[in-house]
Amino acid sequence: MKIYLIGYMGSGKSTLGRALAQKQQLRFIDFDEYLEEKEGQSIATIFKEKGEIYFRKRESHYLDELLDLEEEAVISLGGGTPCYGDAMQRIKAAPGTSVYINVPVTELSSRLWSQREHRPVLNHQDTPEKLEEFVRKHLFERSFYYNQADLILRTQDQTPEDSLKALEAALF
Ligand SMILES: Nc1ncnc2c1ncn2[C@@H]1O[C@H](COP(=O)(O)OP(=O)(O)OP(=O)(O)O)[C@@H](O)[C@H]1O
Ligand SMILES: O=C(O)C1=C[C@@H](O)[C@@H](O)[C@H](O)C1
Ligand SMILES: [Mg+2]
Repeated sequence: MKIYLIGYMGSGKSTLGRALAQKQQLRFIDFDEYLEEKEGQSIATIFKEKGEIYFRKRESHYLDELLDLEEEAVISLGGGTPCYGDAMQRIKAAPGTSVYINVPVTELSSRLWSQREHRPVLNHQDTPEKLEEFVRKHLFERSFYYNQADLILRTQDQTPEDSLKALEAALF
């Protein structure tokens, strides 16, 4: 089985993907780590030195590599991976199940405020209010892609353990 987790930054793709893979004894691939390893640079440095367009091109290339992988795996994609070009169509056409981790804007924003330094898309938002406004608009634009996932997991005020149980119940 191949499982793709998609969703906004901070929605828990990496946290839940790692836990799901461990529990199901599947290989875990974190897309952002995969890309950083292949490029030999952190995403923050790539954004700074080569720019977002370069990053999006490489992101599209590595998405194809992972879609072609024949092994069973849990793959946590990057927050923007399904939202550029025809990426979401390619994800849907490939074998496997995609799951959108849907988290309310207020919860995403409060999680992301403390972690914004590591996320180049967000680090210009210098107050919690500006960050929340940015996330609200950005998520609205991206929802069109995220909502095309095979499954949608709505999580609110849950511990990662509760969300993992709900994810397993949705999948199996
Ligand atoms: N129910 C929950 N499910 C998942 N994560 C949760 C939950 N509640 C709180 N968290 C916290 O929210 C954060 C989610 O961050 P994580 O890095 O997993 O998100 P991500 O979707 O991989 O983001 P990015 O796209 O930036 O890589 C973690 O710090 C995690 O501990
Ligand atoms: O939402 C986004 O556009 C991003 C999310 C992260 O997972 C990284 O892939 C990168 O920081 C861009
Ligand atoms: Mg992640």
